[in-house]
Amino acid sequence: MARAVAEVRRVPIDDALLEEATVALCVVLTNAVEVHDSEGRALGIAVYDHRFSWINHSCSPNACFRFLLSSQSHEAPLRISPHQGDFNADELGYGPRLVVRSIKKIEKGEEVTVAYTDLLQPKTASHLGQFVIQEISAFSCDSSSSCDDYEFLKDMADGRLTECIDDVISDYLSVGDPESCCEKLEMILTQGLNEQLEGNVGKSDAKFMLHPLHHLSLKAYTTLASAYKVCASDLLSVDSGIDVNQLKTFGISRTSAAYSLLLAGATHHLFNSEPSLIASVANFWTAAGESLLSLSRSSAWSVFVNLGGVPNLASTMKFKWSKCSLIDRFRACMSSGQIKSTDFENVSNEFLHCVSGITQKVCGFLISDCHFLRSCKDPIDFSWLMSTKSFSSVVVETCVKRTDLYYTQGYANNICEEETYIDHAVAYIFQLGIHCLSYGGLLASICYDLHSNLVDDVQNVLDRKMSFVLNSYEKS
Ligand SMILES: C[S@@+](CC[C@H](N)C(=O)[O-])C[C@H]1O[C@@H](n2cnc3c(N)ncnc32)[C@H](O)[C@@H]1O
Repeated sequence: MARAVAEVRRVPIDDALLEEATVALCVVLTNAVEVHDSEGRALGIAVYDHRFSWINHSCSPNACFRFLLSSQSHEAPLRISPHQGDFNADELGYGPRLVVRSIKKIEKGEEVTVAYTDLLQPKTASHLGQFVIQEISAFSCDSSSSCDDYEFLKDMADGRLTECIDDVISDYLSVGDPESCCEKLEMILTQGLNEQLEGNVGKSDAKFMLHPLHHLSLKAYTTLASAYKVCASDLLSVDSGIDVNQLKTFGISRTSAAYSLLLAGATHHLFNSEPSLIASVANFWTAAGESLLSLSRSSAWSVFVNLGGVPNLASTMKFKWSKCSLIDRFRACMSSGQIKSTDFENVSNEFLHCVSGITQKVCGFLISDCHFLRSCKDPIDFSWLMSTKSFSSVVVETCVKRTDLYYTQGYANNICEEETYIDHAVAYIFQLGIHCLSYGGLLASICYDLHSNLVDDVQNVLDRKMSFVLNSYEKS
């Protein structure tokens, strides 16, 4: 290959040079790593010295890595740099530094491993927990089908569902119609595979549904959260002055926030069995927090009660914000960037307990516009999946509470009472957002270290939000 490249480029090449080029090519083929910026965009490939390039892959790694792009190296194009002993590419100005962080306790002498691929993808995720990410539920499985045939049909259904979801997503990315994308994905999530499959023993009536924690479901939630967000901003840009449009935009934004929360909750459930999902979970909790906080700031709240002013978040905070000590603990850990594994387990359990409580109060309100979300009993606590053999049997009424009736139907009635409900909903959504964001920040500080953009961003938002809450306390 090295000779072919030299010939194409018409570079004279002798044996010594050829050998050097061959070694370089082999090193690139075996040891190159794709470089990403903090938003996950691929920038190119690089080869680091043996301290990184000898690290093997594991589907359940004990370390993760990320790239530190200084502003200087961000602007400089990536280029081939000569290997000069123990060099640090960033110091030479040739590209990003690489940081490897442990994400599990590593015993002395134990091999350090990282994941080369996205752990939420099916090929690497088969080891995940009790509710395997590859599980597909069959509704009325044809009793005449043999076990082998059932497995065969399930694989076929998996393939077809993968194709369908990938087609919808690539259509959305090329044509850019978020509304149709949401409609199609939700149809797949609620109705599963709507076609007859042919097995070894003839046609089957088995109906295949995606398990809510299947990797394709997670992919669908990710796309739905972002496509609904795009729908909302498209609608707002048309005419944000009209109340009807504001309400519609608000409805779409809360569905987007609910999908972000479901994505974080679902991935967290898998994270409980596989700690190496920490980086994905950090990003998902942070995104859910941002989405909820932006919902709590929406100007459309005022339209609900037609009072001409935004709900009084500051005064409701006084009784709703029972100064959760968890947030302070998260922030302390985030500033030190270190936490013992037992402490981590404790704060994680407390976090789940706390957000489950808040979610219960506001979940009905968040999911009321979306049929699929209403069929998921709880976006945070997936224990309902354990007690339900097939999630299809879950009744779709779920946690739709009194508040939904007000919000979705007669919001013109009973203004006084409603005003209080709305004040409460804003406060709960705000609290939920703060919890998700700070926990996401804590996870990011563990896997990305203190000085990552994500941790900085979370800390900046929290500083602003917390000073707002404290000011509200003082004023009220
Ligand atoms: C970045 S290198 C890792 C170090 C490499 N094992 C060595 O001795 O130089 C990547 C290559 O190592 C091998 N490798 C790393 N992890 C592996 C794994 N879990 N199973 C099989 N091969 C692996 C693959 O050949 C891969 O292309």
